[in-house]
Amino acid sequence: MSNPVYLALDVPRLRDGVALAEKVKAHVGGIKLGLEFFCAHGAHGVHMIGQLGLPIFLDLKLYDIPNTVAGAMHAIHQLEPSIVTIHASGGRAMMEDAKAAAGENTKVVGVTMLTSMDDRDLQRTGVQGTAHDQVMRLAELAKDSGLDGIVCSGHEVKAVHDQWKDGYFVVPGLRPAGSAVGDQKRVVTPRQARDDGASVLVIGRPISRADDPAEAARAIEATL
Ligand SMILES: O=c1ccn([C@@H]2O[C@H](COP(=O)(O)O)[C@@H](O)[C@H]2O)c(=O)[nH]1
Repeated sequence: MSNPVYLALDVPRLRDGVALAEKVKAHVGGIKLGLEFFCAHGAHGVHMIGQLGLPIFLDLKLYDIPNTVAGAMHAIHQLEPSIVTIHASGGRAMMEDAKAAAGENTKVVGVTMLTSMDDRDLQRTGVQGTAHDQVMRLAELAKDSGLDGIVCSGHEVKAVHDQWKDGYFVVPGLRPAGSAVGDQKRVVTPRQARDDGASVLVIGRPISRADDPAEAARAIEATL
């Protein structure tokens, strides 16, 4: 089985990102580039990281009207991402059009509810019910809209996997036992998420902020 860990490369300087990715590349299966990276370094930065030879996950969390999201998906064809995120709460038409516009080797996954939010945060946005309810509801909508899978926390991945056997499940909010949680609220260990059906394990600060990132990535890999 290939390594399911994607390193979240959330660093402001491109040269630091390249150096970090070089250090850990033997112990991860891919690199996740998010808004911080893409806003700062754009397509040039993606090409630079792509030269390491690992799959690239563009975590852009697209959320707009269907025509605009489809246009953005077309625009990133040339970057050949293995995975792209859009927000499942953008609705069925947006998800259908995003999937139709994606490159044939790109998995399109819908962000359900951010792992930095809990039940109380959700209710404050005006949505009734629990995080679990919200993730299950949006997972069903994403599936019906033809997406490849969803992004959810390790708290929900088992239940979603039970309902969507061939889905592709991206799980951030992962912390090895004893490491700082930071702004994440729905957290499990990488091993727990993998055992519960995660396809991709997104891990950032536990690796990038470790004294020895390569050793931190190696130690996580050894638990899987
Ligand atoms: O619900 C979500 C969706 C995306 N993320 C992203 O994953 C990483 C997590 O980084 P850590 O440092 O391991 O907390 C980060 O890039 C987020 O933008 C998420 O955390 N939760």
